[in-house]
Amino acid sequence: MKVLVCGGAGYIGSHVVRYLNTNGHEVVVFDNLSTGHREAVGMAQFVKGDILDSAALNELFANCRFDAVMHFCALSQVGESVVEPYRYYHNNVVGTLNLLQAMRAAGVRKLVFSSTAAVFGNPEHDFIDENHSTRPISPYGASKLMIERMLADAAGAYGLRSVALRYFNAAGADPSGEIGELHEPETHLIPNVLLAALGKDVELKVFGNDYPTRDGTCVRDYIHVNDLASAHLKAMHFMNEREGFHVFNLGNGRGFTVLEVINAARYVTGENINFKYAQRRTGDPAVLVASGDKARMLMEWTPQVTDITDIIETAWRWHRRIKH
Ligand SMILES: NC(=O)c1ccc[n+]([C@@H]2O[C@H](COP(=O)([O-])OP(=O)(O)OC[C@H]3O[C@@H](n4cnc5c(N)ncnc54)[C@H](O)[C@@H]3O)[C@@H](O)[C@H]2O)c1
Ligand SMILES: O=c1ccn([C@@H]2O[C@H](COP(=O)(O)OP(=O)(O)O[C@H]3O[C@H](CO)[C@H](O)[C@H](O)[C@H]3O)[C@@H](O)[C@H]2O)c(=O)[nH]1
Repeated sequence: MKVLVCGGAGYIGSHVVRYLNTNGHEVVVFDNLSTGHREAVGMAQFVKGDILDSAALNELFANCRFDAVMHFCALSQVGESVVEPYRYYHNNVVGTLNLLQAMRAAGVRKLVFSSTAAVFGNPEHDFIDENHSTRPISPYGASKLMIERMLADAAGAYGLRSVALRYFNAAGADPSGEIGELHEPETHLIPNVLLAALGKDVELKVFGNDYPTRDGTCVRDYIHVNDLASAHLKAMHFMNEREGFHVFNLGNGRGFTVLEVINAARYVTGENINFKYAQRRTGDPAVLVASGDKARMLMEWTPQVTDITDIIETAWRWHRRIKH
């Protein structure tokens, strides 16, 4: 298949591009490089552009006939979205609407969309399934939920087939060590822990140790980025069989506390990673763990790298390489 990957120069998108190429699909990446990196795209065809630019999108679809689109473009920092909500709604919601309109004009009717566990807000129970209520507590989460609603409406009105994959915490890197997570500034836990292990100028902070969890720190469900990549291909196959709009939660179904992540990183790196406790970070729920039953049953998707040590080991290979 010929697949347009919007946001394919970013962390998750670049791993999906690599996975699609390895599985024999032809890929074109469209990305404005606002947070992504040209080098991460590898040998895939690259077009620099912005989904806010409808003319550029229309030109892209006029030049290439795509079988499907995968859409990773977003601003995605929860805290920043609270301070700059208009910027988030503009980039994420308006940008996606442009993309959907360009797809419709070109007659492209399949989309895989990067959604997030942030659509749930404060969870009502563990093992969050797809029927859990959606009450996002940040503009970032709200922007993703608005897009899900647009996709549901587009299914009814225009026959768009789409799958929203609600990732929990994407983590790890390709085992080759050639691509990985590189954000500036970095806000995510595992890269920050590894930067501290490398002795970079990072003072590792643990945000809150008074949560109602086994050691007082937040519990998250870390899902390996290549397992997310395989889910995207499964979603594409799923859409060949099914009409309409579908959502899937993607996680391991296992939660690790922040301290457990730091201890696993100490084991992997052999470094004594120092940290200090800081205030809770606004908008952080205590526990976020997915129920992956629906994705397992309907897409036959099973994550392969589920141990936190194995996940961190792949990220460590990448971080050690970029240090040099
Ligand atoms: N990283 C996670 O743990 C996580 C969890 C849940 C959901 N998500 C979602 O997954 C997607 C990818 O996340 P990521 O961590 O790889 O982020 P990322 O910032 O590394 O990748 C996003 C990519 O989109 C590009 N982009 C952004 N706005 C654009 C625009 N207007 N036009 C063209 N390109 C644009 C960026 O340059 C970047 O390459 C995002 O939609 C994010 O919301 C990520
Ligand atoms: O330096 C750090 C960074 C993070 N944390 C803690 O580690 C946990 C994980 O934080 P991340 O920033 O790595 O990930 P989030 O759970 O905040 O966010 C991820 O999951 C969200 C869904 O809830 C969104 O989708 C978001 O885009 C995605 O990055 C949180 O308890 C956070 O407070 C620290 O203690 N110190």
